[in-house]
Amino acid sequence: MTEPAICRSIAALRDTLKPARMADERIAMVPTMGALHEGHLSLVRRARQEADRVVVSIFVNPTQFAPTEDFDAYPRTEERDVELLRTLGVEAVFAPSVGEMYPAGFATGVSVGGPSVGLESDFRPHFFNGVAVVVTKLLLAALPDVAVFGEKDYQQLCVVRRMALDLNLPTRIVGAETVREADGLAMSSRNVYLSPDERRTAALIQTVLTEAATAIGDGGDAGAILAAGRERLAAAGFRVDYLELRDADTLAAVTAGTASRRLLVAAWLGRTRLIDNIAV
Ligand SMILES: Nc1ncnc2c1ncn2[C@@H]1O[C@H](COP(=O)(O)OP(=O)(O)OP(=O)(O)O)[C@@H](O)[C@H]1O
Ligand SMILES: CC(C)(CO)[C@@H](O)C(=O)[O-]
Ligand code: BAL
Repeated sequence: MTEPAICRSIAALRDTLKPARMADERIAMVPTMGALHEGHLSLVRRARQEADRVVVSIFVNPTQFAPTEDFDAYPRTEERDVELLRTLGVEAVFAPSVGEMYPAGFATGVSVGGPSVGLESDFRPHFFNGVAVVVTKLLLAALPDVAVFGEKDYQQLCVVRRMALDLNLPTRIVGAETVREADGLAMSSRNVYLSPDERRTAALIQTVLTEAATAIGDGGDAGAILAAGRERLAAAGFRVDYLELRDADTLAAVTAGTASRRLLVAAWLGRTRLIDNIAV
C-alpha cells in the first residue's frame, strides 16, 4: 500500500515529483475525470509497467463539456477513487480545482485538426479543443515520460497522439485496450446513468460492432453492413450519432490505400451517450 500524495496545485505536484525526477526515475501519467472503474485501473497498471512512478490526475474538465451536457451531473467520487489508487502503488493524485487549471482571464486554446475532424466533433464540436488544452496543461504540469490513454476513447487517443507529435511534447503516448463488462459493454463512468433495462440493452453495441467488423473484414459491402448496424441499434431503442468505418491511424475516410481500419460508434440510450470501437 502506498499513500498517494494528493496534490491540489501544479506547484505541489511538481514538488512531489521532484525527488523522482532528480533520481532519473521514469514517470507515467494517467489522466482521468475520476469515478474510477476497472478500465482506469488497467491504465494505472499499464503505467506502472512503463515507469517507476505513476501520477493519476482526477479533473472533471469544464472546457470539454457543452453547456447542455452533464458537467454538473458527472459522478465525482474522489475519496473512493483515492482508496482504489492506494492499492496500486500510485505516487501522486493530481486533483486540482477549476481555478487552478483555468486562472481568471484564461485565454489560450489548443486546436488539433486531422483526426479530430468528424465523428465526435460533429456532435460535440467543443470537445477536442477542451481535451487538447487540458491534456496539454496536465502534461506540462507533470512532464511525464509516458502518458496512458484508453482505446475506449479511440478518437481522443488519436488526437492526443497527433498533438504530442505536432507540439514535440516530451511524453510518449501509450494506448491501452478497452476493458469490458462480462456482456461486452465497454466500462465507462457514464454507465451509472443507465437504468437496469437500458443496461441490458447497452451490450448490443459491442455485438453490432463485432458482427459488423467480421462481416466487413470478410469482404462484405461496408456501406450496407453499417446501414444494417445502425438500423439494428435504432430498432433496439438507441439514437445513433454515428457508426462509421475509418482509417485506424488518421481517422480519415477509408480509401483503397488504407492499411488498417477501425469501426467507431456513438449512440444514445435514453440520457446516456455511449461510445465504442473495434479494429477491423
Ligand atoms: N473501459 C475502459 N477501458 C480502458 N480505458 C478506459 C475505459 N474507460 C475509460 N478509459 C480511459 O480512461 C481515461 C479516462 O477516461 P474518463 O475518466 O473519461 O472515463 P470514462 O469511463 O471514459 O468516462 P466517460 O463516461 O466520461 O467517458 C481515458 O483515457 C479513457 O479512454
Ligand atoms: C483525457 C481526459 C482526462 C481529459 O479531460 C478526458 O477526456 C478523459 O477522461 O478521457
Ligand atoms: N471519456 C471522455 C471524456 C468525455 O466524454 O467528456
